Formats: sequence, structure tokens, C-alpha cells
Amino acid sequence: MVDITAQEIERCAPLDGVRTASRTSGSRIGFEDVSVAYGGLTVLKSLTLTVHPGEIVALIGPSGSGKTTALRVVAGFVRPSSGRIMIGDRDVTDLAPYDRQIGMVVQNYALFPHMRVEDNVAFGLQAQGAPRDVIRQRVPECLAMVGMSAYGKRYPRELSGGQQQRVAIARALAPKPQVLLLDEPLSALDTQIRRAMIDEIAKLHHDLPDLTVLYVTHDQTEALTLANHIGIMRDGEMQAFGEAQALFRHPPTRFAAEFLGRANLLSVGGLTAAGPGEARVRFGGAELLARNPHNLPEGRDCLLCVRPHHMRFAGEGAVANALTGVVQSVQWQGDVHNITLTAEGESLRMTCVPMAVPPALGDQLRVCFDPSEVTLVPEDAPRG
Ligand SMILES: Nc1ncnc2c1ncn2[C@@H]1O[C@H](COP(=O)(O)OP(=O)(O)OP(=O)(O)O)[C@@H](O)[C@H]1O
Repeated sequence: MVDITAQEIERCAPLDGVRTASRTSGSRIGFEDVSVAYGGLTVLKSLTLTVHPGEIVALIGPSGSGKTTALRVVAGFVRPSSGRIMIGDRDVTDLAPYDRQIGMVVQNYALFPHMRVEDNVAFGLQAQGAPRDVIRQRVPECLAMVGMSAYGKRYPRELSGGQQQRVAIARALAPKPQVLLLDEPLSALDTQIRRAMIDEIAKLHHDLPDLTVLYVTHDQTEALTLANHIGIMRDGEMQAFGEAQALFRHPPTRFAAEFLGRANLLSVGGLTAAGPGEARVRFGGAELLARNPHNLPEGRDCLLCVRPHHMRFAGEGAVANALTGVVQSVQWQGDVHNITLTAEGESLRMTCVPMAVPPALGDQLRVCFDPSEVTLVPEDAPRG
């Protein structure tokens, strides 16, 4: 993560009042074969991606995978070594940040400390030379949008982290940008405030459905809750991209399965077709039925992705898709019990509603899962 400063936010403030005066419909963000290199090292590699008008796309991925770089290249703080950046139908690759009609919110708020809240929010409008009466109307409007109407006269130091971030969002939205870039906007906040802010951002986007949002985060909950589409970055490349639920339910690679949500990935073999979109596989002595959305071919060794919350107790008698494991650990976490089992030499995590009498360490436990909830995933190609 490369921190973005108040000076850079200042450089985003649009100077052209005519073109930024109103946002009547959404604009796409387009990366067209964009690469970025620092000192000869390519950290963003041929990225092609469209964020459609009114959509939220979240970029997630490990530290250093190029998420912030992708965002900064849209903002205009970084020049691509090749490729083009589009906002709407405009090629903005050679435009300065302030001429791109973007709003930006970053992790460390980057509010101007010497300005009151209302002056922070007015900043972009003043920079574009908006008339005073427009500013007088727009500033309270934006503060109301983020629930900060009562705080206009305060200085940033007189606000909590969550309140500062709300002001930062109001400031970014005041000039009615076409696109909003969010760089880990909630990562400095504690868990409870972060949850509340996720709801608020969702509501904000509901109220501003034309706003196109590119959202960089480490937090898969934020990505899954807010984004229409999610891109998973790795080593400067888009490793996987898809509609949020589809990517979660049917991850295309091991890396995607592990990065988005928690997953048990069992090594299975002997794949045979079993009806449309389904296949049977062997896991030790057990035969299991699963979704095969990636059409892996017969005979293929692959992984079975079982989410911990999809595992259930099988009880006695013959049950399809059942495994027997030995309990290795039991943890109570208030609203769930987490149980770890070993089965056929592999470790499996299970999440279930809290039990009055949980299983004990060393117990044999039969568990099962619904074929429609488990997915076959190809093993990632070796990286070299
Ligand atoms: N100004 C810079 N000069 C040189 N290298 C840079 C610069 N900015 C970023 N990098 C490098 O580019 C790579 C991608 O960085 P980037 O900040 O985009 O990653 P990220 O995925 O956002 O990481 P994080 O999750 O930690 O924020 C990293 O290896 C980083 O060290």
C-alpha cells in the first residue's frame, strides 16, 4: 500500500467547472492493456478491465500485488508504461488528475487538518470555481448523505476515525465525480465501525446508482458485501475476475478459492461425468458428487472446494457425500463453533451453530455436504 496524501487529493480536485457540474449518467472505467513499471520492474502487467457504469468492482489480493497501483493509474498519479485508461468515452491517459472527474477516498482520510469539516467538503467545488450559492447548497447535501450534518464546524482532529472517513467520502462526492476510487477506505477503522461503514457505503451507492466505483481492499467481507464484480490480483496480474457470488461459489483456481472466503480444498481423483454440470470424484475410499462448473475432463485429478459452513453432521445410516473424520480441535467463538477434523490424511474445517454439547477431541465424526454447494477446482499451474 502506498499512502496517498492530502496533496494528491488536492490534485484530484477538478478545475473545470463546466464538465464536472453534473453527473447525469454513469461512466465506465476502462483499463486497456495497462502496464506500470517502477525502475524497470513491471508491477502491473497488461491489465484489461472494464468497470461498467454504476458498478462497484473490488480489487483484492495479497500485499504488493498491484491493487493500489491499478487505482493510482486511474487517478493519474502514476503513468502507465503502456496501455490506455478510459473514463467514459474519454481517453484520460495523458490528462492530469484534476481533469479526470474522479473522487478519491483513501485509508488515512487525508483531510486538510487546518480546515473545518465544511471547508474540507467545499474544497473541490471551490477549486472548480463553483458559485457560492452552489457550494452553500451542495456542502450540507453531502454532509447529510454521510450522516455528518451536525459536524460542519468541527476540525478533523475533533472527529473519530469513522467520522473523518465519512467527511472524506462527502468531500470526494461534492464535485459530483463520474467515478469514485476507494483505496482501503475502512482499513484504519475498528471492526464494529467498519461493519457500520460497509452498510453506509452500500446505502450511498443505492442512493447514487450512477456512480462507478473501483474499490481496493484487503477485506473479503467488504468486497463480497459491496462489489458486483471482484478481481483477485497476484503479482501484478488479474488472477481471477467474476461476478462476486459466482467467484465465491465456483472459484476458478486454488488461489481464488483460498483468497476469497475460507475453503477446504481436498485433493480428489478419478473424475467421471454425472449429469449436467456435475461429476463424481474419489476422496480416499469415499465417492463424492460435486458441481463441475469449469468442465474439468474425465480422469482429471483436481481439488474439491468445500466451504466450512457447508459441512453438516451426517448422523447415522447411509448418507450421500459423507466423510468420516477425527476431531482435532473445537473452538467456540460466540456465534459459531469451529471444528477441525482430519479425514484421509487431510485437514477439514467446519463451522456450525453453537452446540450445547460439542464433540470432544478424538471423536469420530461423520460429516456430509450438498453436491450443489461444493465445486471442483483445477489445481493452479506451477508458477515459474
Ligand atoms: N513509487 C513506487 N516505486 C517503486 N515501487 C513501487 C512504488 N509503488 C509501488 N511499488 C511496488 O509496486 C508493487 C505493487 O504495489 P501496490 O501498492 O500496488 O500493491 P498493493 O497490492 O496495493 O499492496 P498492499 O495490499 O500492501 O497495499 C509493490 O511491489 C510495491 O513495492
